[in-house]
Amino acid sequence: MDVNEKKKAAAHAALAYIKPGMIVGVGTGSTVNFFIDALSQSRIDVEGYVASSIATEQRLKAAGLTVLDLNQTGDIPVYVDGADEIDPYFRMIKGGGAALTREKIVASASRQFICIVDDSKEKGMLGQFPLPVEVLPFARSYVARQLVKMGGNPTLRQGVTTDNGNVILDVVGLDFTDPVNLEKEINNIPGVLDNGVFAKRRADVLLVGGDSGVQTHKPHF
Ligand SMILES: O=C[C@H](O)[C@H](O)[C@H](O)COP(=O)(O)O
Repeated sequence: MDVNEKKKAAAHAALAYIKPGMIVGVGTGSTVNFFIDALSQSRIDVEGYVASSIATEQRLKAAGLTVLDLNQTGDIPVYVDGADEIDPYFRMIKGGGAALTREKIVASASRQFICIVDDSKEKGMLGQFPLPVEVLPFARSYVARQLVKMGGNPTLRQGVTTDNGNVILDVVGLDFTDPVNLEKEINNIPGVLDNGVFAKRRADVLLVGGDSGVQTHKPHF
């Protein structure tokens, strides 16, 4: 199976968690795009979808699916999204597509987070994928210096403005032995909107597409 077939298989498996009448949170990225395709084919009669990015909102609307405003929905029963890396404790790095802040908001407003990935995303420890940090343009240099003091090596993602009008610093070299604290520490730097460590709001169910089909993992910790 190639990587897209694995993503597609994981995305299709997530349909099992979508029930008629539900409100569904929808993440961002290539794996989620397969999930949107599967949703539009399935025609499950949900109440509507909350999008985690403008790209996802446009894709849902193009598929004829109803998009709801998070400010009108209250808590969401289920959120489906991909990840750039996921560890054995279901903590993730996200934001490869620059959508991390809205993703974290929708994920946090959701009762169940279903993470859909191909098997290349499973890691024993987070930190190989450069950590995306969303930063106000005004604070870019200051935040970069603080990240260097933490042991990181930040690079400005060229040509990218987030849905919130900000920039992304991609950071390598950080210490991921305590992801919960790392997430908090970076978010304490003035000028940081959010960062791509999802350790406080981690996934609840992990669906991994691999050569032998989709494996479902539930928390064992
Ligand atoms: O900002 C993007 C998101 O966090 C994505 O969920 C993540 O980058 C994974 O994307 P993909 O499914 O394309 O690998």
